[in-house]
Amino acid sequence: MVDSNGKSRILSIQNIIIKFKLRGQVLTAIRDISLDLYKGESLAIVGESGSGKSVLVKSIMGLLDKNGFIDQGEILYKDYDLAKFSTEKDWLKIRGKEIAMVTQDPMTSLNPLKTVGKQIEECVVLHQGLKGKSAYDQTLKLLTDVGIHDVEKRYKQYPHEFSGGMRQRIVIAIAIACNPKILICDEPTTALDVTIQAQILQLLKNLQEKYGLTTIYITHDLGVVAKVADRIAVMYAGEIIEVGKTHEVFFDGKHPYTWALLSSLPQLGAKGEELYSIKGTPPNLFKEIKGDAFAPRNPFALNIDFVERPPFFKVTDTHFAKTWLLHSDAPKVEPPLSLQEFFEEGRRYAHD
Ligand SMILES: Nc1ncnc2c1ncn2[C@@H]1O[C@H](COP(=O)(O)OP(=O)(O)OP(=O)(O)O)[C@@H](O)[C@H]1O
Repeated sequence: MVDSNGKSRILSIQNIIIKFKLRGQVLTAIRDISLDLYKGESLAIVGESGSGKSVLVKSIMGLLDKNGFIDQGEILYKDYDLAKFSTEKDWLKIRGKEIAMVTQDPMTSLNPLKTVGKQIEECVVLHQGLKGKSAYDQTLKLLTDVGIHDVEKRYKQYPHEFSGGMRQRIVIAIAIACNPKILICDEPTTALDVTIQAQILQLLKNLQEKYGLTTIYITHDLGVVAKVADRIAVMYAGEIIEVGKTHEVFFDGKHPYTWALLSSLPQLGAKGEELYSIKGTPPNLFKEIKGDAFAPRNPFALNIDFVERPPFFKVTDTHFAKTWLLHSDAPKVEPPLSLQEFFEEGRRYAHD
């Protein structure tokens, strides 16, 4: 799949709606999302808790909870429409092998009763078709690739003999051992302390290049995004409300929700000015949402925001935002002052 920019699409999500049945009611968690993922890129999906980040990526891997279902839309990968997959047999063609995931808590992905070496080697045997000494050697290589020393000794150890950061490295080695094309990292460093976080992010970045992976990061931490992502998609209440290259969203964000998220960056807090914080709560997903879901919390909301859902407005060929503020008839609204300075600094930095 090649799009009009000449870039090769590895995955294309089109008009996806995902719902959950809960106590006789229906909740809409994903409200009409379309998103393309390009080969070799690193895309970060950001948004506050409950915005639908996990549900969206779980739908790509066939991991939705039993009460969840794809109501509408397509998820195109190779010759498949993943939205139509209904059996585990279908998903076994994709999960791990084509699309793998690294989650926040490595312990849930590791078997405590098996040595880490055996766990990696099983994937090497299954997915890379290697056996005996070649499988063992490949396992040692993977352990080295994820930054583990003394690999022959470490091969024979159990998950509890590793620290949190080291366990995350093992989980990453298992994911890579399956030779996936897409690696989804769901808050991969949230449970780790700051120094280890930085090391794991750097490792993921190195592995992306070395293995030609396409990666999706899910995070609520914009600091993480800036370090690893080529592009950012911002989610709010089950929708993508802004998407663009990292510097476009970071230093020229257009949606007031993006402004609010950026305002929580520590760099802005350091200025000691009053910040534009997000007041109120996200909408009730059991109810139909009219207009822009962020409108009730948006100090810049226009009348139309309460009535009609904004479409994506084009900012550049790669940057789009769903806010009526970008309509040609909208009044000119500037981002909060502290953000304007931040944007200015960012643009200067980008030009240097
Ligand atoms: N099995 C389920 N049954 C009912 N509702 C669900 C289920 N799983 C998720 N949801 C709802 O879907 C919405 C999106 O949840 P999701 O976990 O994707 O958010 P998130 O952005 O990943 O948040 P977090 O950062 O906290 O993981 C939430 O309102 C959540 O309550």
